[in-house]
Amino acid sequence: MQSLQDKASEWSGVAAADAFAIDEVNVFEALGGTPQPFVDLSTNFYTRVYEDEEQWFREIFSGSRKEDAIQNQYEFLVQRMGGPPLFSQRRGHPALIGRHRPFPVTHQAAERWLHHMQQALETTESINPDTKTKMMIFFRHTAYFLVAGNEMTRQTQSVPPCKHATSKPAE
Ligand code: HEM
Repeated sequence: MQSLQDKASEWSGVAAADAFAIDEVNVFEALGGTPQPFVDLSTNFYTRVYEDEEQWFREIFSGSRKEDAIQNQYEFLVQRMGGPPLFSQRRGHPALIGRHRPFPVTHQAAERWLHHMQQALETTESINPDTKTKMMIFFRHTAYFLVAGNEMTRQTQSVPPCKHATSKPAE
């Protein structure tokens, strides 16, 4: 059976080794060792998401306040890219597939997410071009990893119940 990583690579067009080139240097330190560049990126990203002209995409985020979404994302990015574990200290294990389970993380949603992230990166001056490229490759692979995870959890949900589930409890 194809693993989620394999599906992520096939759908994103990004080999896992290229996605994880992000771990070859400590990005957090390389960007100055403060959360600021990640705050800038997440603010740029979510400002675009919450103002998206595509209502179907905007609505995916309608259950969260923009400020909270920014904080969740920048804390995750700081932690994932070599900084202190801000996300886990406040929210626990990242478990991104589980956390995205309530949302329709489709191929179309991944492309829209990546579109906004690409634009957000382009307008974030506190991140250098080489790091932007590495981040985008990592994001592309991760977005499709989440699509694969979302399909998997939905398949699990749609498995018909076993016949015993419908039988009346013994009296
Ligand atoms: C593929 C398309 C994606 C969609 C549609 C999507 C959607 C969402 C939504 C609706 C939320 C809730 C907002 C909040 O309250 O924080 C969320 C949270 C989050 N997403 Fe995504 N996301 C996608 C991709 C990604 C990717 C690629 C990453 C990481 C690189 C990511 C990381 C996160 C994190 C860290 C949170 C916060 C989780 C929490 O604190 O509970 N997402 N996402």
